[in-house]
Amino acid sequence: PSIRKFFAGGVCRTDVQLPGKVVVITGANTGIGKETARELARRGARVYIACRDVLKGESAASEIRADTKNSQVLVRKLDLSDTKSIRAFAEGFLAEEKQLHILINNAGVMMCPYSKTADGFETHLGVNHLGHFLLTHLLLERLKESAPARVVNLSSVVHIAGKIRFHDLQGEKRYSRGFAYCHSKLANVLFTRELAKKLQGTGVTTYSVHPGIVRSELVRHSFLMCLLWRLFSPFLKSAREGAQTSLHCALAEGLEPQSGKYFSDCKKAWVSPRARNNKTAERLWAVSCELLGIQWK
Ligand SMILES: NC(=O)C1=CN([C@@H]2O[C@H](COP(=O)(O)OP(=O)(O)OC[C@H]3O[C@@H](n4cnc5c(N)ncnc54)[C@H](OP(=O)(O)O)[C@@H]3O)[C@@H](O)[C@H]2O)C=CC1
Ligand SMILES: CC1=C(/C=C/C(C)=C/C=C/C(C)=C/C=O)C(C)(C)CCC1
Repeated sequence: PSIRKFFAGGVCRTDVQLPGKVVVITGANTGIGKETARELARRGARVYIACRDVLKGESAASEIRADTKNSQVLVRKLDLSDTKSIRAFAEGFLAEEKQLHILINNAGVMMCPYSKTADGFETHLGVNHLGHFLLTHLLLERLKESAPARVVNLSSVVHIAGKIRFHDLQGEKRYSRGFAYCHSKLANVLFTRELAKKLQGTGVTTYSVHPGIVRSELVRHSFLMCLLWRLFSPFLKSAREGAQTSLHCALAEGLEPQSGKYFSDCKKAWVSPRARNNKTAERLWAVSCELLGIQWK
């Protein structure tokens, strides 16, 4: 048990309850997102599961409703690989909810063969970074109106191997599916840092998260990773253990001065020099706005 406890990592210890609070969490039909949604529902929040497959979402939601006795677990369609779907989700959400207290940008893909989103973005960049960038942009006024509010972005320790290749953002000249994931996770850390700067004084704070190495469906596109995950399964975190740092960043009291920072095992953690480069963060922000055709005030 003590070895298991060691691999389980940090635990979110706050007992904050969430009656009357509204949460949106992307990709919460499975894995870390589903366990994060379950805990937030258990604490009384109204939880929107934003996912690309509504049937999978409904199955997760009914499990969570039964488990937590919270009927306010709702499913809405959101495909982050299509900006039309992101805009439709945001429009629907803004029409039905006057408040948003916690946005968890959790969905992600890893090691996909080369492909492009509906808008022509390389899939890792498009789904993991640009999709969440646009979603946050569209929901930001509601977050500000509901302040104090938080935005949690799921990144990864592998951001260390990432680089923002501005000359070839869509991986058209050179593509490695492993590195494409790392680049997108670096983008998550840089986005969080820059967003924190832009949100100063608004009451909305933001955090990026490494959840740990977690048994989930994330490895589905790589035979080797599936094999590794099976072999080392006892040493990997469960999805529930993997949800702890997201929960900590969404809930822990007194975290506001740490806005923009990167967390692992429920504590602030080291980020690579590239993830600390303000020039890169600013340029990525500008390029993301340009690619998405948005102006961020
Ligand atoms: N597992 C790990 O070891 C680690 C995970 N992370 C990060 O944690 C986050 C959660 O991953 P995890 O739970 O492990 O992975 P899973 O693959 O189990 O879950 C990923 C979720 O993202 C959803 N998703 C994928 N593409 C889209 C899309 N285009 N639109 C909307 N939703 C989409 C999936 O939906 P569907 O089920 O329909 O495919 C699924 O709900 C990711 O951001 C990942 O990068 C970071 C470090 C390590
Ligand atoms: C070498 C090695 C492992 C592989 C680690 C890998 C491959 C980590 C990948 C992390 C990812 C994909 C993070 C997602 O963001 C295991 C299985 C831990 C077991 C111990 C030996």
